[in-house]
Amino acid sequence: MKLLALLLRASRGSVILSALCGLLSGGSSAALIALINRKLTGTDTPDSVLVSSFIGLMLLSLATRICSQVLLNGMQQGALYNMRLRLSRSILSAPLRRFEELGAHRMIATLTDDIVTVSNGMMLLPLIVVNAAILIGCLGWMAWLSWKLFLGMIVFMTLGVLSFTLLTGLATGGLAKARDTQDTLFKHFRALTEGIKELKLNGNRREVFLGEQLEGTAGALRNLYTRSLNIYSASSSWGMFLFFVVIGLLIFAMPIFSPLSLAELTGYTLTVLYLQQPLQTLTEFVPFLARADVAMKKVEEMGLTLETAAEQSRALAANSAPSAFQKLELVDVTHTYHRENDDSRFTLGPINLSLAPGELLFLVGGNGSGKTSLAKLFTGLYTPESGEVRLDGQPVTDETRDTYRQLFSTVFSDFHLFESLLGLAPPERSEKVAHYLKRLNLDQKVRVTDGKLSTTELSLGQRKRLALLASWLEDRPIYVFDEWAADQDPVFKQIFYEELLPEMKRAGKAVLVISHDDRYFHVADRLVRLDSGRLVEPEADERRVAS
Ligand SMILES: Nc1ncnc2c1ncn2[C@@H]1O[C@H](COP(=O)(O)OP(=O)(O)OP(=O)(O)O)[C@@H](O)[C@H]1O
Repeated sequence: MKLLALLLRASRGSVILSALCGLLSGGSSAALIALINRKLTGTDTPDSVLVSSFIGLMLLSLATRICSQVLLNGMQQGALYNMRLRLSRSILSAPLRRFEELGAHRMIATLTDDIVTVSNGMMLLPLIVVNAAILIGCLGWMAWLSWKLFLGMIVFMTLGVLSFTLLTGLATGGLAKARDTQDTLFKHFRALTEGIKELKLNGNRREVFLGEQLEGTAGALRNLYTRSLNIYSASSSWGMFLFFVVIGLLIFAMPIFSPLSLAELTGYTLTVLYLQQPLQTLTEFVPFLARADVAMKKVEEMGLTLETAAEQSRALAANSAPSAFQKLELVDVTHTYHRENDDSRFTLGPINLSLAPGELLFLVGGNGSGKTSLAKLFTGLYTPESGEVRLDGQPVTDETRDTYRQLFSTVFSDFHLFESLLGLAPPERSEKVAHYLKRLNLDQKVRVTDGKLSTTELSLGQRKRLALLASWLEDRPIYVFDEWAADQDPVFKQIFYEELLPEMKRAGKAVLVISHDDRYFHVADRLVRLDSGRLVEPEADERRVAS
């Protein structure tokens, strides 16, 4: 079972110790049953010995049970902690393109739902160990009472377990299918939260979305889970039914074939009755464990997919980010978006382009012409399919790509604003933050305390200004702004193009500006135009304003 394998990988020694404690606990519980049986059926042992043994066994059962559970709790939480961190690291080390292909909804489903399901499954492991130990202990006691009866029990139990496994096997496929359907449901949930305005404003769209898409998927999920859980319930009830069959056979049928002593009969009946609780617990756990196993497979598959594709960059030593460059070149660089079930491919390039310190390079072109994709190649977020990126004449390789990326500070049009200014040293932050907040006209709106922004609940234009502030503070040699000014008011647009960009240029920064603002093309040192993925000559008026 994958859950157990995960725990064993995390800490083999602790698993074994915990299992031993569980076995001792189960064994002492079984011994208690044997002791009760001896007292009930009459024994020569003095009462004082029986009482002290009873107390001793109770305490042993209690201590070993707690010990087993505490050990397993620690391992379980440790394994979950490792799994969460490993998956998050894998996501960060996977190439951006692989991440985009997998889809954020799948990763969120795994990071949240699957990990919780695995966690719930693991919660049951301590109880399983203890209950299994009680079962084993009781079986041992029954074998000691009468090996003939014990053999009969084993045959019967084997048949019971086989029929139970056959039944539950029917449900497992449904669980795996349900888990795949859950990915689609997460996609709809994203659409629901991100598209709430569009859904609220259009009743027809809302009805179709709810009625056909969300309800359809949620309904399919409900049916798959209900069918599987029904099978599990039937299997569990079948197990309980077999249980009473055993008792019936013991009391009514066995005496016909071979007479049983009172000690054997009461011993067996008492033990079988006592076993009802652990057996019921174990069978009721099966669906939770099966779900946890399916979830665990998803987590492992996701981890494997991401790790196989992981970038082979050398770990970046602290403060090893390059602080300067002489020339950056794209040489015959291409990139193609390969999409499943889609023949219409978009190919960018071959692109030949360079950038030098203190240069303002404007990248223009129609929607979908490939500007953002080119910026991703430029910044090392995408790996070129062919051609190469050269930094100061040296090709950027898989090993050096992460270091290369540290040259850049960017504000993409789908930027993310962190609530804290992460990765910046406090003195550097506090000295500059107040100045930049004032410059960006945000000093009345936002305060920064210990690197934490007082709010990010701002207008889109203001949020973009905050993103610019974070980027400014990084003080990297190259800046990339993807339609940064598109959401700014005319006054701030002018400030951006005619004050901030020239200021960056004077500071020796190279800036790649993706823009549709032809009023400000004259600010550029150089302007290049993309058309359907190819660099073309700028039009005459663009050449004029940019010269
Ligand atoms: N994540 C993606 N997966 C598959 N194809 C994509 C993806 N992103 C972009 N494309 C394809 O690449 C083409 C170029 O997209 P890109 O975002 O680079 O254009 P753009 O010039 O920045 O457009 P815009 O001005 O609208 O921002 C698009 O036409 C689209 O077909």
